[in-house]
Amino acid sequence: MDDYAREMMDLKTLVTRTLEKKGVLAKIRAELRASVFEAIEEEDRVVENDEGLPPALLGSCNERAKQLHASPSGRLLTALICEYLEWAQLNHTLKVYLPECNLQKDFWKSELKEFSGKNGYDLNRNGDSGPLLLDVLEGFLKFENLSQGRGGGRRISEAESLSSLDSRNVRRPFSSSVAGGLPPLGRPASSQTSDRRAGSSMNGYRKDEYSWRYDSDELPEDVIRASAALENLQLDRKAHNLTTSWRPAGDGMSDDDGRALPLSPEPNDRNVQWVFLGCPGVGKGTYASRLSNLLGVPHIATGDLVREELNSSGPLASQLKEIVNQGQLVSDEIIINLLSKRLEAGEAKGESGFILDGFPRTIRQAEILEGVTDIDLVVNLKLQEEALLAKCLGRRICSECGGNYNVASIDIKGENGKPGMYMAPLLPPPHCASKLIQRSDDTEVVVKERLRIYNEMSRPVEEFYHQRGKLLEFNLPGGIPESWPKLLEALNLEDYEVKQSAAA
Ligand SMILES: Nc1ncnc2c1ncn2[C@@H]1O[C@H](COP(=O)(O)OP(=O)(O)O)[C@@H](O)[C@H]1O
Repeated sequence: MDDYAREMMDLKTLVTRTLEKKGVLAKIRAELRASVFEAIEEEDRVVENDEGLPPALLGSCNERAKQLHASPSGRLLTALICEYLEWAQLNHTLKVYLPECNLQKDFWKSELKEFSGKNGYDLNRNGDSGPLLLDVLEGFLKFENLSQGRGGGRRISEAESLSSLDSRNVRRPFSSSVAGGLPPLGRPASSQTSDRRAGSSMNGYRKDEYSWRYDSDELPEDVIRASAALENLQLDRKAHNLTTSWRPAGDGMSDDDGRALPLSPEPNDRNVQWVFLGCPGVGKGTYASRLSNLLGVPHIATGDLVREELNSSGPLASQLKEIVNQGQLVSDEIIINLLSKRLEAGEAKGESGFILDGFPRTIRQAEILEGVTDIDLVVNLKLQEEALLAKCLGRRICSECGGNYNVASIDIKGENGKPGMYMAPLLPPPHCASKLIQRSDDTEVVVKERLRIYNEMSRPVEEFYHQRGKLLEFNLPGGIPESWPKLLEALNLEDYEVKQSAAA
């Protein structure tokens, strides 16, 4: 090489380095590649139109990427990458990426549109928004932290779970923007808002198509956090070796007559973990509280927890008042937080076992409960529809001792083969009589709405437990005097009561 050639080489190297330092060369290279791809694409289109031949680039995509693009998650992934490239103004890369992936120019826009339409995510971005991929990543990392918390690595404290409740009030709902973290795919944004109360994991949920590697991917983040708190409690219980003592001994199925589910006590095991289901006014509170006295386990009524909270000066009070007075359900995460708090307080006092009344009320709540603990038995109390409204309207509570009474005298005539029913009023003792109050949600309009919501959202919970062989259907034959002995019989507890009273 002569001097001139060497000088030219040095100059070329210098220019290249300078350009590389300034990033100019990389840009030129990208531009060049993009132009080459564009030229081939253009040529492709001509060939395709003129000769009906398959385009040169189409089909060039490697097998691995092709397989991924065949799945909805793979297409969505590619669309998110494109959205990022556009956001980052990496237009040359985008021009190379799309043809190399064997995808049409605007495929990714329609893919995102379809995804947002089907899943309820509003993917509209404002000027300050980052790329969607970043939201997905942030959502994932949040979820990962939570999962680790759930997995036993890190306990989520009550303070944390409650602080999430507060932040929920100020955070933008997912449905209005994905900012703040798109949850892992498969969790519908609609569940973050009103649909959250629908309790159906089927609602807009496309787990089959957009699968993720976690079981609970349909749960909103707040619910996961709250259920993690619940699960922590459960882990503690397990550590204390408090396992089941009463469980259906047979296949657990019962018929509609409330025939006994055989229960077998298992000594040295944990106390009962029962659930009471039933329409508003059916008497869940009455019978659950009697059984709790008999079995020595706490009766935990989520309705009571909600009322305590709404009567407090806490941050949720006014929000809860409004929801309850309209007969609506409180959101899953609030309920689960209240329940976790109550269980934790009970645990600190040495309580074990429970009879839950009013929880779960949605399929989602049932799934969460099922995921964190083993419920032994679910008692579904049933009463003729016309008695329910009258019972709610006649319900009175002593403002001092909290005692529950009923001033209604219910006398339903038997007709068309249906048996009649008489329920005498349950009047308060004299010292409570002047202190009776009525629940603000026990008005005719609100009770009717509560009944409607029960049928819509809580009825499926009956089927949920029926399928798991845990449901005991119990038709109340009348008031407490007729019903209580029959219920004890159905629960195989009649002897237990006798023994308990003898021991007392
Ligand atoms: N598990 C729950 N999920 C959602 N909301 C609940 C739940 N439990 C109680 N609530 C709220 O508290 C209110 C009162 O509950 P509760 O006393 O159990 O009423 P009911 O007599 O209708 O069974 C409900 O109408 C609802 O707003």
